[in-house]
Amino acid sequence: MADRHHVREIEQVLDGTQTGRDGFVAASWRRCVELYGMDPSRNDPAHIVTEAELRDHRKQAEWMIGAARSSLQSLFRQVAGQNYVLLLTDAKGVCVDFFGDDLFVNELRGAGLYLGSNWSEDLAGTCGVGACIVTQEPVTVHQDDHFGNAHVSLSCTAAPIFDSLGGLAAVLDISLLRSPTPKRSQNLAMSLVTNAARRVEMANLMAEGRRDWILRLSDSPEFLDVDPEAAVRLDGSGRVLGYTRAARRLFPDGGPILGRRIDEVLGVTVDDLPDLMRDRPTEDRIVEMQGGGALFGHAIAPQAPRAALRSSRRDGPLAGLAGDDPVMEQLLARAAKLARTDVPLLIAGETGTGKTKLARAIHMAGTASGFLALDCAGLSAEVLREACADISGPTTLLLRRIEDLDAGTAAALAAILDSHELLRPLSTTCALPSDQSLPRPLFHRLAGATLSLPPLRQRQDLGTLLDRLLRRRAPDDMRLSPSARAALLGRHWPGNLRELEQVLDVAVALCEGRVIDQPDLPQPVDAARRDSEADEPLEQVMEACGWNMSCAARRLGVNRSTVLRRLRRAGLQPPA
Ligand SMILES: Nc1ncnc2c1ncn2[C@@H]1O[C@H](COP(=O)(O)OP(=O)(O)OP(=O)(O)O)[C@@H](O)[C@H]1O
Repeated sequence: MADRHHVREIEQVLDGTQTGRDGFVAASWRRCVELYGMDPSRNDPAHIVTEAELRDHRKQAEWMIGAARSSLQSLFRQVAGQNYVLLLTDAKGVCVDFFGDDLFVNELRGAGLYLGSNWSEDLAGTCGVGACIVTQEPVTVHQDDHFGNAHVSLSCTAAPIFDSLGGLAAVLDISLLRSPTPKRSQNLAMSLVTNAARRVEMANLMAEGRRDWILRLSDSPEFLDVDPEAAVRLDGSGRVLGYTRAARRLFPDGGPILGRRIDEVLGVTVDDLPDLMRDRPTEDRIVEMQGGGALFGHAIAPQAPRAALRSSRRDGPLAGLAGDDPVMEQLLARAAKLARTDVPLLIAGETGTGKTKLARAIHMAGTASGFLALDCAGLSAEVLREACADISGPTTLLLRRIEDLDAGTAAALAAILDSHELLRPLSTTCALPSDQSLPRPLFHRLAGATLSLPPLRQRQDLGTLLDRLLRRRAPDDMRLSPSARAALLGRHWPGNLRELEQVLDVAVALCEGRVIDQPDLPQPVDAARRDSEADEPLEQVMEACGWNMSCAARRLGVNRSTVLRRLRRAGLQPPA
């Protein structure tokens, strides 16, 4: 039977009488009667969606269920033995994940504290999940705060979980079938549930943002690295790409947050983020707020794309020669197969593209035990014969720059190859394979297959190579500022990997602190050539880059949006 006092109090509240209820509860009661046409004297049971509907809701919320699971599990462990039930509902109020004591399953199911129950306010009346969805704030709806008579024994505390774009994604609810009378008995539940919701948002932002800067913030240095309060995800120019709910307080004007620059509200630009990384003591990582006050910051640098990790895991000595570049991926896959044969290989490419390095890696991945490397420039027939005199057993003969071989040495080489069956030549050349001046029969003996290395300006893994080469020559904590990195990514690199290595050697030597900035970088050696190449017809550039925007931007020395603008102006489109 309906509780008369409860019904009377609802009537009083609707008449405008203050009965001491929380304002959000009174507002919800009003909506229940005036908006949803509900009757508090009815004893409506919990609303449970069908199996098929539940499957749909769970499917849509799959990512959130995954992100929240470990937080829910640890929260459930914290309240174990106290008869609490945890519900994760989607933004519509349908319970998509559930943790409760198996002993009370039937009772919980009857009370709607189970998978598939729908706690939206228009169906269930005033309740924790429903009020949380409407107010978008953490709430406790305790006992007769509930509108429907069926729920007045429950105590429900719920906190909203927002996605990184600021939209409500889910509600985390902790409920008791029976609770002590005072509402304040649920203050601890409130603190547990809001902290758990914050951690779910954090985990979600971190998982989404591996390729962007993440700035985590805390009021206290002790919690900064382990349990920060708020976080934002930033692009290379310091604009907000995503945020956790608590980061809203950084933007007190209440306007939209996405796309805003972080230096509007904090005394840091994206160039300062390397100073806020974990290698500095937490107490030193102070971030001034533009409106006064300060926080502690923990910046996490963009990580290499997963595909790059995958490619670098390729087995053997060929591993690590490239990052995430499709042309290099294919080339290294071919090289790995050919390495195990005795087919003579010609490795072609501009100067400094890594031909010699690739040839050595192929030798190491092959079966030959002997290795002999010779530079063809100035190589006499006599020196060649002498060097090959002692060869016994399978041997790799690395001939660098075969285009420099003179006619006499070429003839001697042909004779040596005839007499040494176990000699496998690997030759490098900066000339096009079709431009070789070598006698045709010798050329065919040297070029059983050709591997053409792309110039660095056409590679899409320049960022990965930058990081790898920097790590090899500088202490672990030395980094490039975002603007220095952007400047390097925009260079033309006529000297290819050799030039890149030299630029980094200079930068590391000139850099005073731990962050290499633009003034530490040597001027591009070939600026003039780059200017003239900028006149290269746009269509030609796009074709050379396989219509890859980043590659074209690098080649032209402009950013991607400029390439897009020029394409639009020229009316060009990628081939279908
Ligand atoms: N995949 C790579 N990753 C990192 N560094 C590389 C890579 N390939 C080459 N390098 C470095 O670049 C420099 C030039 O490489 P290498 O001598 O193999 O180029 P090359 O094409 O044979 O040059 P050249 O045509 O002038 O003889 C070397 O110092 C080498 O260590």
